[in-house]
Amino acid sequence: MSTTTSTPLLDVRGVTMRFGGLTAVSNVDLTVGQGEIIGLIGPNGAGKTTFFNCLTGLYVPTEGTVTYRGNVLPPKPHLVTQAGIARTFQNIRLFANMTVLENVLVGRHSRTREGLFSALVRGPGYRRAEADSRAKAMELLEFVGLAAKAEHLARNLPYGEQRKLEIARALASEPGLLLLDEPTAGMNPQETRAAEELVFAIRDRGIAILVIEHDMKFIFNLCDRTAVLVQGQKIVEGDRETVQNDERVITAYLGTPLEQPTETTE
Ligand SMILES: Nc1ncnc2c1ncn2[C@@H]1O[C@H](COP(=O)(O)OP(=O)(O)OP(=O)(O)O)[C@@H](O)[C@H]1O
Repeated sequence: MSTTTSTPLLDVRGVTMRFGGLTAVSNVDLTVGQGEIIGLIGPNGAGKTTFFNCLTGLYVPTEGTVTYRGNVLPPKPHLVTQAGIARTFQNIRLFANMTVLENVLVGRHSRTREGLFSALVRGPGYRRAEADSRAKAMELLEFVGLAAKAEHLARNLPYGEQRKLEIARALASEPGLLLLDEPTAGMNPQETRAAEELVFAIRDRGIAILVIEHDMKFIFNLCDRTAVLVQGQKIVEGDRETVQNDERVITAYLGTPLEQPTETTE
């Protein structure tokens, strides 16, 4: 079998996550290549967020491996961030009482390595690093369209802008891969279209994207490939036509199997 010679950025093999008797993710393989936008869809409770948690060190998979740039990922969120994977959450997690700029500066933490001593004495190295961080954070706010609100408190931003800020904060860690968990949840149609443009712009900065989303139009407008999870299993993966025409996908979304299975496994 001929394959491309470049190794994928992210290579997930046989990832299974069990919680007691419940198998939330079952033997899932997935690759994300440099410059790709990959979608992950599936009905509620299919295991999508659990799968993300397995990629970002929040969960240690019961089985399987996650490799990023050829290295097996350490099972600790801050080490995964340092390795180059950033994420946003389904439920926005900002520091509500910090400013917009401060939220992005927090996201830069994993890339600033001035030690505690340097920070305490506020020596020239620290001041230079701080100025550099602020400049980079402002550039990111410019990029997502929030520069004018840098000094506003995060909690005062409208919902769509809070989502943008989460993305800016994730980008502050200078990732090679960005995981977005339902980035358009709660957005109006205009905000959703703007979010599509933002995802393309992020990809154009050389960052690959893996995105969970329920909005099919968003997914099919953006993604090079889409994987479908149903009851923890990847049932199909491919381009828009492949996914949309797959009987198992249609069945899973309608929720009514065409034929009742003769036996159930769980
Ligand atoms: N920490 C946990 N302990 C026990 N069960 C869990 C845990 N996290 C998730 N689950 C279960 O795993 C299954 C998959 O949940 P998950 O949140 O990953 O699905 P999802 O596809 O992201 O759903 P949604 O689209 O509703 O966000 C569900 O049955 C859920 O109850």
